[in-house]
Amino acid sequence: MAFARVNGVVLHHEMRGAAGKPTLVFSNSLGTDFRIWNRVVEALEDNYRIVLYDKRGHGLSEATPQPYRLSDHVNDLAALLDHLGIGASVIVGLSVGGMIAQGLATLRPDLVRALVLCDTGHKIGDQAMWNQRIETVNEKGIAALADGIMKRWFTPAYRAPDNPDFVGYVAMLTRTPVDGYAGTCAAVRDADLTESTRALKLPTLCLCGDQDGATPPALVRELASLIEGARCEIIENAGHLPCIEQPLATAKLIGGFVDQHISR
Ligand SMILES: O=C(O)CC1=CCC(=O)O1
Repeated sequence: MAFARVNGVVLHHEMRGAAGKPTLVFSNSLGTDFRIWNRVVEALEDNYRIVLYDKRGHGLSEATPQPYRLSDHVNDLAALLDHLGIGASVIVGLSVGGMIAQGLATLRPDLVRALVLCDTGHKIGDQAMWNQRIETVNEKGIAALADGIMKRWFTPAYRAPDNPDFVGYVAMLTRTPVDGYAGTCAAVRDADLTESTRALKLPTLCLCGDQDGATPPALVRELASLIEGARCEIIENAGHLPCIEQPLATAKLIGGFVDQHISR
């Protein structure tokens, strides 16, 4: 566990795994912190160096006042990697984390060797949907939206009330600072990466849970079609967070992709 003030915000981060091996940097989704990657990282850390961080307004990172821009999150990650002395890495991003990864590849191609874009898009949702969500969160708190969010995040089987992990992830969501959550909703609302992502030329793997209710397989396939040569894989029996519901399948796809494109 470590903290650094970079780009004017304190970010919580952690480095694990094998020094001298290819580096994988993980960027997480709206309403989550970097613990969502725990089981994926356990499967990968013997062979790769791992960087985990909580984006602005999430986990143990500082929650600056809303709203945020996607470029705030992108500049935060660039500054953190510069601070840590991490050069070109494989950036693995989930949902808004995948948008941050796309943005970093455009802004700082020197920091990105390859992309793994999980359950994300070049544009997610529309203005009315995000404005409604921001209003509800600011007026009533995140708990008012939790049921709907959980239906998009997880399959019905995982959402069993006697599944302690499910109860834990509801707590992770609802304990996210309101400024961090609503601020990041605004960042996603205002981001359309279609043209900048179409210009990317680097090895890319897109992944998506077959039951993702937030960024469904059709959107992720469309994202993959923008990037020349990108591969798209659908993970069975997973919603929006395959890293939680299917960590071993997720880790296997990431490890196989990295080994194919990056020499150790
Ligand atoms: O919370 C959701 O509905 C799913 C989501 C959209 C962007 C993100 O990061 O998560």
